[in-house]
Amino acid sequence: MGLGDRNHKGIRRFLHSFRYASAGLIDVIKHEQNMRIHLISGAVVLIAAWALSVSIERWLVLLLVVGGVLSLEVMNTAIERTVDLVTEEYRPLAKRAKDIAAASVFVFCIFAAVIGVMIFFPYLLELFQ
Ligand SMILES: Nc1ncnc2c1ncn2[C@@H]1O[C@H](COP(=O)(O)OP(=O)(O)OP(=O)(O)O)[C@@H](O)[C@H]1O
Repeated sequence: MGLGDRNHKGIRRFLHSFRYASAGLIDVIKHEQNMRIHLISGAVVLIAAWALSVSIERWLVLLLVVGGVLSLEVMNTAIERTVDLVTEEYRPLAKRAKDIAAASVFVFCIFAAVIGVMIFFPYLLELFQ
């Protein structure tokens, strides 16, 4: 919430939260190359799912995984900017905080890639047989 919005309640407060969250999302897309790479990869995965007519259960897993990667990248960026706010100097703790935040995206991406292979492999096998 903006500092002036803390006393607002109900639907107005909710709409303001939505506006600030959208501004945060646009900020990350504009300034973070990794976010744009994740967005394009996610779009490719979902287009492939549509083209191969994957089952509804697989759609659900794919949507969860793509959403998870994007959300973690947004959180990673928030941690990076918070660290930048605390210090602009080289600090070992700042390095650890940023590296660990980046690791959260990395770990999720590894599992996302494994899930992607498990979901698409049978469809691709069928396609090329
Ligand atoms: N203040 C700092 N002190 C020490 N190391 C830092 C500091 N700021 C950044 N680093 C190191 O540089 C790396 C990149 O940091 P940076 O803030 O440039 O993130 P980024 O390149 O924007 O990351 P991403 O590509 O995930 O958006 C960090 O992971 C960390 O290892």
